[in-house]
Amino acid sequence: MTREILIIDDEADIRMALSGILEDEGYIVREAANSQEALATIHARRPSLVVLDIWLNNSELDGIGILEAIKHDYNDLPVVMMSGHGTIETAVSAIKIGAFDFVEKPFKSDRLLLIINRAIELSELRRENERLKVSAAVQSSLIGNSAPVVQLQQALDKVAPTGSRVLITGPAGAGKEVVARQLHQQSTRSNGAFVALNCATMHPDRLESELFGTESKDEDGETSIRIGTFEQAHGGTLLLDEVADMPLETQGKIVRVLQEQSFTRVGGDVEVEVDVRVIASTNKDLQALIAAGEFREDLFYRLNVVPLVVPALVDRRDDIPDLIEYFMDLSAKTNGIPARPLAQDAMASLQAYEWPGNVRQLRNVIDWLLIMAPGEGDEVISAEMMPPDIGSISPSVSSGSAGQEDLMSLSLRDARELFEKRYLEAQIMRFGGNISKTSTFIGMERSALHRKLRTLGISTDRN
Ligand SMILES: Nc1ncnc2c1ncn2[C@@H]1O[C@H](COP(=O)(O)OP(=O)(O)OP(=O)(O)O)[C@@H](O)[C@H]1O
Repeated sequence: MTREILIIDDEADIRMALSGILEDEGYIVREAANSQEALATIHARRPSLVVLDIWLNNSELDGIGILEAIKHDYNDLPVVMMSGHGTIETAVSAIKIGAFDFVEKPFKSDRLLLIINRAIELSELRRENERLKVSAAVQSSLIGNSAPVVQLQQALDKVAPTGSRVLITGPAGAGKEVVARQLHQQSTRSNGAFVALNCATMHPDRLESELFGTESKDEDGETSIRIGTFEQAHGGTLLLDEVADMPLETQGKIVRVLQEQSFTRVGGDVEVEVDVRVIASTNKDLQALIAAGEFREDLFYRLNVVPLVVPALVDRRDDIPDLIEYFMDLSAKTNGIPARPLAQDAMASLQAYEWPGNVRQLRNVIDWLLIMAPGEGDEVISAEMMPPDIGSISPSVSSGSAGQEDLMSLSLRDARELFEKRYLEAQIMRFGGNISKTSTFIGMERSALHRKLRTLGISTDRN
């Protein structure tokens, strides 16, 4: 990642000398001679560090004033102060306001470089630490070895380092955000931030200020700035989650940002340049929305440079045991209780279930089982303990009274009837008593299922 340093000094000679030293170190250098230029450059460029002279001629604000403005709007931006006539008091007050360090002119370039490198390293470590705290709660590697997941991982490995835009599609809860995070982590931007914005949960009126930030002036004419997700993701990756829910007008603005890599904050007029990899995700059919006039075609083609499809959990049932093990350990650690093993029949029910809410639902069910299933310690969880909407799909095992031995002692007709009874009872329980869902799943007309239930004497009243 290239780092930019802004030198603020009214003496052109000093700026030039310093620029040379810093450029030799591999930094990109920008210069400002007064507070107006300095603050405009900071707003537009978001440098990694500022070197700031305390005494400035022809400047609205002196160095301390600029330092205060920087700490107000960009608290984590490190500032190294310099002065030709430094006094202990000014140095102390600069440090109190939040300057990283203070050097006196004339300075030795080695010492200044040491301070600058240390300041940048420390601020990057701090940011990394914040990011790790945030992402610790979120899984960022794909669990599963099924063919669809292996294929997805291979595509991901190829596209991640390219920096190309990616459109991730797949049903809700299937793991689109996990894929986006992994794209970021496997990219050359992994030291930068990963920022996700859910376009569906955000009120349309607030979406643009969230994306682009805001700029407003108070009564004294002081500008106050709130940066948006594009700026937060500068040098990193921005995930536009549920992008289909973005209003058309905002879509137009995103097209422009993708073209120019710059924008203005809401209420502002400074053009802010950013270097952001944009990834989008949706569970909707964007082509259909384009046909309906609800999604801009030009945005679709800009986002859909590389499409990645995350499969539904039912299309990769083989991964369910691995996911269960992973979520069981995670939930046990989070809740501070021992993980519990699953009996074979419990595993079979979970593997046979339809998972309309995909991996997210599976994760919730494992949390629920660990906390709510009867029994204690590391006692085995059996199929009867499943939540009602999942139920047992293995009636011969779970019902006990209709085990294989029982069936073997019956005539074919009675065995079939007993099996049908247990099977239907278990399926109805699995779908929470919902006859329509049960009939769809077992492939039987609703009216025929009702007749069958009457014949078998099965009550659908769950109370
Ligand atoms: N392959 C996976 N490995 C580990 N955890 C996963 C995997 N896929 C999904 N998860 C977990 O499942 C949950 C849902 O995943 P995620 O938020 O990525 O889904 P999504 O497709 O983005 O959902 P939505 O469309 O609702 O935004 C998260 O808790 C995530 O950690």
